[in-house]
Amino acid sequence: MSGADRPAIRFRDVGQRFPGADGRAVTALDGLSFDIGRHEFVAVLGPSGCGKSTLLRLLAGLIRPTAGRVEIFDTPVTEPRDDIGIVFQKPTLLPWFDVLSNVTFPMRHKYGRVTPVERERARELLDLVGLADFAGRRPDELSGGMQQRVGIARALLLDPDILLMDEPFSALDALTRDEMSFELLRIWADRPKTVLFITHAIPEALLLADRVVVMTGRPGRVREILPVPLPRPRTLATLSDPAFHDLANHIRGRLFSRPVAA
Ligand SMILES: Nc1ncnc2c1ncn2[C@@H]1O[C@H](COP(=O)(O)OP(=O)(O)OP(=O)(O)O)[C@@H](O)[C@H]1O
Repeated sequence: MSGADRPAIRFRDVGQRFPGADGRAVTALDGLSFDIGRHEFVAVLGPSGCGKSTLLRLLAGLIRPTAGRVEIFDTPVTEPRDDIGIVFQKPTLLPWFDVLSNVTFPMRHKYGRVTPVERERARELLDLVGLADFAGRRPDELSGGMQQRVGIARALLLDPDILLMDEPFSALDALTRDEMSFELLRIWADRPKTVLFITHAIPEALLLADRVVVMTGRPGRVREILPVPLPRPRTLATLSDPAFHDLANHIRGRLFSRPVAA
């Protein structure tokens, strides 16, 4: 592999054990290996408790693996990095700041101030996520979907190469969730990023991703890595593509360990 196409993210034989409350260790991840290419969109699907969030925290440098290696551009992850943006399930906006100040918050937090150039950049990002007219509003004046858009703009502020998304749309109603998926695809086409997207939803994973990593139950291991050969740009028509349904059924079969009555 040449330098240009070396993976952006590399998990090699990663294991993660946590001390349990009763003194017995919990193995969250075991022998997990896969790579993510630069500007690739990878979704991770798996049953509850299989270690998806742990995977994301390892990449974010919030914890260190107890076995194996986690690397970004060939460098082991040892601490949080500026070239990673994170979007969580809840947007965690600061209620006393307006929308613009929430987007610039990473700068204020890191450097203690926000320059006019950065403020302008935040305005551009608000425009990108469709909130140009809401810069002066408080978070509680926004719908859930709008708040999550603010979270996405904030994650993009430092122009990270890598975007980590931990079930970012799961708290939204079904319609808003679909709308946000298409929004994310539009933003990703405009600002290509390497994306690791954690979800419980098979259709969401297939609509968004280049590849889907299907995990086993705890301890989390890679059950299968499935390429998603559906053409881009993905549209509403993608959802009714027979190939989309075949892929969804295939993943369902992988996730359900016991047969389900037809
Ligand atoms: N800091 C911790 N200390 C102890 N155990 C932990 C810790 N963090 C995670 N775990 C355990 O590791 C396992 C994996 O947790 P994790 O949150 O990564 O799973 P998940 O796949 O994201 O779950 P969900 O889909 O329900 O959000 C769980 O059994 C969890 O209880």
